Amino acid sequence: QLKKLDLAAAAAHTFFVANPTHLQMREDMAKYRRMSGVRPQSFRDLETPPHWAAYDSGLELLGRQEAGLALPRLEEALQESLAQVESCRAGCEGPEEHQREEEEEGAGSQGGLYEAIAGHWIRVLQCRQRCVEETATRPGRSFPVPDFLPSQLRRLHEAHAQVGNLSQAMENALSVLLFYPEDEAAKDALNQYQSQLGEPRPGLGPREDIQRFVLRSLGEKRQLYYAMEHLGTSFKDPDPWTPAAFIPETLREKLREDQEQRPWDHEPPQPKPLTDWKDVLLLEGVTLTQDARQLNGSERAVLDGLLTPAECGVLLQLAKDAAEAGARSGYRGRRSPHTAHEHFEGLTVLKAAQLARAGAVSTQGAKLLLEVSERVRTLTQAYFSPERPLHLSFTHLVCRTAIKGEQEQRMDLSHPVHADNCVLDPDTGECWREPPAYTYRDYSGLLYLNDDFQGGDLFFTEPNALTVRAQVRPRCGRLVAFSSGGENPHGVWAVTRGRRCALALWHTWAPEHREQEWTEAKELLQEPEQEEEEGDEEEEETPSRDPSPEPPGRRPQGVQDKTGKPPRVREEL
Ligand SMILES: O=C(O)CCC(=O)C(=O)O
Ligand SMILES: [Fe+2]
Repeated sequence: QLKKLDLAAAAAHTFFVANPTHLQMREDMAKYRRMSGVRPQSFRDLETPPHWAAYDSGLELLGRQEAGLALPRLEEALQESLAQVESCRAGCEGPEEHQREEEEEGAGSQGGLYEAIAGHWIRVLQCRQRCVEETATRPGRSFPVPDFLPSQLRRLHEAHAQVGNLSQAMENALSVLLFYPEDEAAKDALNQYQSQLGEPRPGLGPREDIQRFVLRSLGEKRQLYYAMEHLGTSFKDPDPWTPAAFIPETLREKLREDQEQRPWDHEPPQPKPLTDWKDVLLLEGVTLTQDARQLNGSERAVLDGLLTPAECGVLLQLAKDAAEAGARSGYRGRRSPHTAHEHFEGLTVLKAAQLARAGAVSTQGAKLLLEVSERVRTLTQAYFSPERPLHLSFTHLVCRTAIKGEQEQRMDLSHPVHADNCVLDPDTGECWREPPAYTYRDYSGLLYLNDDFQGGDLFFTEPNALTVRAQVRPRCGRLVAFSSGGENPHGVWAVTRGRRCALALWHTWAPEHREQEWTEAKELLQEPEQEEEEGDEEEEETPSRDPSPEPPGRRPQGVQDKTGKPPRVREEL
């Protein structure tokens, strides 16, 4: 009963605690709102483009069955989207960067004036065509919402029909047909609206703004495909609705293949793995302790034997030395972002490599961290994704330490229940794969380093975040691996005595989210140590030589990696 209570309290805070910056922002906003003289209209969101703000609130209202209220927002979203496309297009005609011109093959790269003009025009058209994609991509996202404009029109005609605006419903349905003349759903809806309306209304046609948009876009596509066929230029059509007749026969086959390639999903699948996961485990000297069935779920596993006790010792020492290096520069550990009753120290691979270069931790430890993370990746891929490569997207050595004298009557968790790649809503059991969640995470791994602490077991719950379905006791060399979605809500019981250290690793199928810092750290550790060795003693205590894990604002100036860039601070949790 008590555990359930803990979980309920913790679940309520999951969202905010998992997003500390968000929380900070909210607190600041609340403070400003209370200040005298500040009025609600003083707040303006300068970050979210207006079409997204309108789109999101329109969808939200639709979700609440408020079609009447949603309509003005949906209409605004469409108009703002079109305006956004226009302003993007206007930017396509500016002066060209010289370098770009040289890089581009095909028309314009050689030859005379006509070729140069053609080349320039083609680049303008290519750029204009990309504007829809740009508009359809949320800030911070890598991929556009597919078919952004037609899908807005579909929502519009349905919402208009719901509130009885049949003419407007028809205009919007007819506009969908401009993109997809054969769209059965739109045709059916149109027939239905027509019969409800009674006699035909003369002059009822698709929306003018959409008509203009489609005609212009088709004109551009025609030219771009022509150039592709006859001048050898490239064109990646961003739209799925381009009529087949526009695409020259000779290019169709190739384009169909390209269209199917969603960059996110389609790394070429590896040839059938040569070794079965069982062989990989055997090779690594690892045993499968619990599979998904034994853990009461899907896509979860407990593997043992990934580390020797000596290796655990080296990694624990690494965490300790790194924390002490931080403490020496005036940074004395901080409270966990998840609970006020524990300290929390996190070490990234790059930070470990930098500390090793600075002589604050052992190079052996930093190297082992890299090696072990690769070991986990190999095993996770072999076990869960043998035909599709997994990449590490983030590696974090995390220790949680119980704060003495603050453990009585503790009601909270060391880590509230959450899923790793989506925002869990315990009320509905749904998990929203959208920011602020790290949506590109596909598999999670926790490699434990010790068991000499009290509490701190990992547990999996049902999507309600309350009912515990499985528990795992950490121990040296034990890996818990699982898919990062809503099927695996998990949390950590309070650590009530001692210090619990684990290597948390997240894997992704998306190559563009591969952990860059891993490679940087590897390079840093491979370089022969030169200047770093001189004068270590006298400079050890000066802040400028101690790349310690402070919060960003307190980072000492002058700590740079070998490329001369200041090290980045990663705070993914
Ligand atoms: O340390 C653990 O066992 C779990 C941590 C976790 O779930 C996370 O960092 O997302
Ligand atoms: Fe997690």
